[in-house]
Amino acid sequence: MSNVDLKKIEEAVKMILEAVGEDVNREGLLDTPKRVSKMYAEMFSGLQEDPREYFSTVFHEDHEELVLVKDIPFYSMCEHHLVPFYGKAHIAYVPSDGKVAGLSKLGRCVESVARRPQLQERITSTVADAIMEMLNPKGVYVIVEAEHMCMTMRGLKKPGAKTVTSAARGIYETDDVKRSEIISFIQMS
Ligand SMILES: Nc1nc2c(ncn2[C@@H]2O[C@H](COP(=O)(O)OP(=O)(O)OP(=O)(O)O)[C@@H](O)[C@H]2O)c(=O)[nH]1
Ligand SMILES: [Zn+2]
Repeated sequence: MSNVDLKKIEEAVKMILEAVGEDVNREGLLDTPKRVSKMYAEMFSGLQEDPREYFSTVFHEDHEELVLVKDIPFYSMCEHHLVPFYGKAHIAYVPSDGKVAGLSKLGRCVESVARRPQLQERITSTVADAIMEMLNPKGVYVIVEAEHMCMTMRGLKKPGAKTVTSAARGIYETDDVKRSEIISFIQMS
């Protein structure tokens, strides 16, 4: 959090409240700028991290077949409107050279990428590329499904609309059957 200027966020929040016509001195709002600055520091904490770092420790296991961690919940902030979008990420990869990641690291990578001003497409491809670069697997397939508050509570106002994005690398780029296999595993309860 070292690079986050909490005071600057506080001032900015106060200015926004003033600009929309609020009384920033009324009791309920007195601590709001401080609370929001702490919240933003948390929600954008991924900016202080490199998502690849979670794969710097690997285990050596002779398993060169599918690993799928599905239904990883995440919350992010749309970079156009600074309102949340949230949903689930599913990450599949096929290790090579016996390099497997700790399972929790897949979720940590998603969290680190999500906690910044983002686009859903960029979350999807950044996670896939981090795994490719650090584990050098035979392939990676990342699927993200999310609901965007900027399409729900404002603008288009279409609650329930879901956006699905995917990023396929290595063997998953060309193998339709392998991609379908992942999709059927994701649909299994
Ligand atoms: N590709 C992509 N677009 C996104 C994402 N999150 C929000 N958006 C879109 O970003 C676009 C910004 O469009 P603009 O026309 O610049 O902004 P706007 O006038 O507020 O757009 P509306 O939402 O249509 O009212 C909108 O179409 C949003 O739906 C995302 O993760 N990926
Ligand atoms: Zn948006």
